[in-house]
Amino acid sequence: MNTHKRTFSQRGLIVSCQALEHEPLHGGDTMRKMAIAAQMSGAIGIRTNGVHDIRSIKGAVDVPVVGLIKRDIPESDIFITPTLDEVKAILDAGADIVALDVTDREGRLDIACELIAYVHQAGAAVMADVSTFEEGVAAERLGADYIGTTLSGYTPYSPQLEGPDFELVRQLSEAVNIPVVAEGRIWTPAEAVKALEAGATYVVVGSAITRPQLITTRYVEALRKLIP
Ligand SMILES: CC(=O)N[C@H](C=O)[C@@H](O)[C@H](O)[C@H](O)COP(=O)(O)O
Repeated sequence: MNTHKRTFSQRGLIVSCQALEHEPLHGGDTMRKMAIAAQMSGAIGIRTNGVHDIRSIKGAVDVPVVGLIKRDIPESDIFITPTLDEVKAILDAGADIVALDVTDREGRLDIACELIAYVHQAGAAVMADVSTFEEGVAAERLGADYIGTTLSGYTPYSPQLEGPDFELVRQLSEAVNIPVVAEGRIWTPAEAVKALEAGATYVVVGSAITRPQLITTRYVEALRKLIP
């Protein structure tokens, strides 16, 4: 296990480098190269999914790596690092920070409490992915080190916004004493700036940088307005 866990050196951009199995960039060293490019251009951290990419990216960059494992569990809506098995695998792969679902559903807050304690005893930090203000406050109480707005719009009871949830970033930044990470649907540099202005300490950008199929779709759809 990596015993030299890193923390972010300054405020700034974290690039999420993720390609799931059904995505064209999945596999090989593609995410590793994405992460190298991100670090080269000033990213202060990388967020990535799965043992293969966590390990490979840890070997290629100096900035802290936030690791998660997405796994679908039957009859559950929790998919970001759902159980202790994933936590152990993420730590074993060398992540500095473990991202996990800290939403208030399916008794998750009790489970999250145990997972947070496990990560801490292993010497790593926790990024709590939440969907509402109340969940963010609960995450701080449970001992999380960072709160990410990652899941706003991805639970049925959070606002279903097309763009980033700046209001959640603002509310949490005013209320909690741990860093707030703005994450989810940030597509432009102007939106990233707005997230920092709303109080975020860090901004995660994923799809807008590392999912070419989604970037292409946005261009094609924009052009379609003129080319029916
Ligand atoms: C909801 C969910 O599954 N979010 C995942 C969390 O790790 C990723 O698929 C996102 O790409 C990441 O949150 C960054 O967001 P965006 O790609 O919108 O910049």
